[in-house]
Amino acid sequence: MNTSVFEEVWKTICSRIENPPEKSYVVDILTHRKGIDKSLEKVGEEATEFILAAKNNDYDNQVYEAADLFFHLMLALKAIDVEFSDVIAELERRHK
Ligand SMILES: N=c1c2ncn([C@@H]3O[C@H](COP(=O)(O)OP(=O)(O)OP(=O)(O)O)[C@@H](O)[C@H]3O)c2ncn1[C@@H]1O[C@H](COP(=O)(O)O)[C@@H](O)[C@H]1O
Repeated sequence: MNTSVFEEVWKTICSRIENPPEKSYVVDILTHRKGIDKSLEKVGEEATEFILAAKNNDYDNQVYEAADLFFHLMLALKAIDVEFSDVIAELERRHK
């Protein structure tokens, strides 16, 4: 698997949970009182924002909302204990 910004972000997400700093968005979402529902809620919100951006003619906003959606999906994977590398492996398997 190639090193990518996705892997770097995943490593940061894992490290925030292992060594929580005082202020961290990742920790706020993944230790929320709502439990995994908080990260799932965020995926729903960000997916909606991406869809709205897709329907509007603002390329920069479409890029921004797509990045938000990818990131929050990664948080949700962490919340449900799915390894990011397994998702990459599945994409690689399909790509052959
Ligand atoms: N990629 C992100 C990232 N994207 C968004 N956010 C946070 O998510 C929140 C909402 O993001 P938005 O930009 O969507 O903010 P918004 O415009 O108010 O919200 P929307 O209306 O667009 O949903 C903000 O508090 C952002 O700081 C992120 N917070 C962290 N990361 C990554 O996670 C790493 C660890 O972050 P910390 O845990 O905060 O140290 C960082 O180094 C980044 O790589």
